[in-house]
Amino acid sequence: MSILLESKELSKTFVVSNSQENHILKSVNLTIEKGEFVSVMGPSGSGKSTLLYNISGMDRMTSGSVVLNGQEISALSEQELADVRLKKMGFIFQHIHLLKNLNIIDNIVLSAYMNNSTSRAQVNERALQLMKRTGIAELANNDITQASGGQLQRVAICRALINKPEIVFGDEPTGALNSKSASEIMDILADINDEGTTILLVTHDVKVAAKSERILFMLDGNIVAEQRLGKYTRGGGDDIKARETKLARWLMEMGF
Ligand SMILES: Nc1ncnc2c1ncn2[C@@H]1O[C@H](COP(=O)(O)OP(=O)(O)OP(=O)(O)O)[C@@H](O)[C@H]1O
Repeated sequence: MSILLESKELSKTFVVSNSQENHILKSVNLTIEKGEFVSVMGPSGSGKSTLLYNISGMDRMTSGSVVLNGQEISALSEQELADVRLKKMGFIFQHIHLLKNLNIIDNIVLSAYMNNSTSRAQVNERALQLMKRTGIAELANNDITQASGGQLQRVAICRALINKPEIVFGDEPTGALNSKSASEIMDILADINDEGTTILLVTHDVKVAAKSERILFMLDGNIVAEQRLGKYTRGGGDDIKARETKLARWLMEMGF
């Protein structure tokens, strides 16, 4: 295994007013291997989303460094960073940011058209493949208002994967879904990870995190512990209940 993403002494301070600074990330050292599926858990306000936004270059860290596949992204200009995000990263959020004036397939292909490295015909073909994979092919030309929350999250997954990213970041990607849809979305993410895409999620949900390979526990701006469950293999006789129980026990020990 080789390292895909690494933060060193990553810190983030929000200046709230002239007299108040909030130190939210406190020298976070984190290493994600190529092909790993990692979830970040921890109490509300511990800095999980802030970590995700800063390690992915969506927000600017206050100090420290982040290296993606050998490239120091903390040193990039806004334009270079936008290019790295477009070409090398995919994002899935709880509240799906889809464009209401575009239909479903156009939402998926938009960033690939912007990327300009592949012909539109190839992009459209890849979008259709992804939609088939995630079970929404028949919705391609529908308006986004005609899809359920679970279907929209599948659209968001297709959109995140359209540029063949090296890593997909998810902030509570199943947070707005019922448990059946959440479980289906996690199975899709586990399959995508099986095919080689690295995934880093933030989640509160034990059932979600139990399908990841390694779980980090964040407390007060730093990662204080980790639990390795190993790869979750769907259909491979893997006992998901046993994984959930092991994780829940560990979280209880952490006082969560
Ligand atoms: N733009 C900002 N300006 C000031 N403070 C912020 C900003 N963004 C986040 N914070 C603060 O940083 C802290 C950590 O927030 P963050 O969203 O990273 O936590 P979290 O662990 O993801 O929480 P949750 O589980 O509730 O989503 C919170 O106290 C929050 O108020």
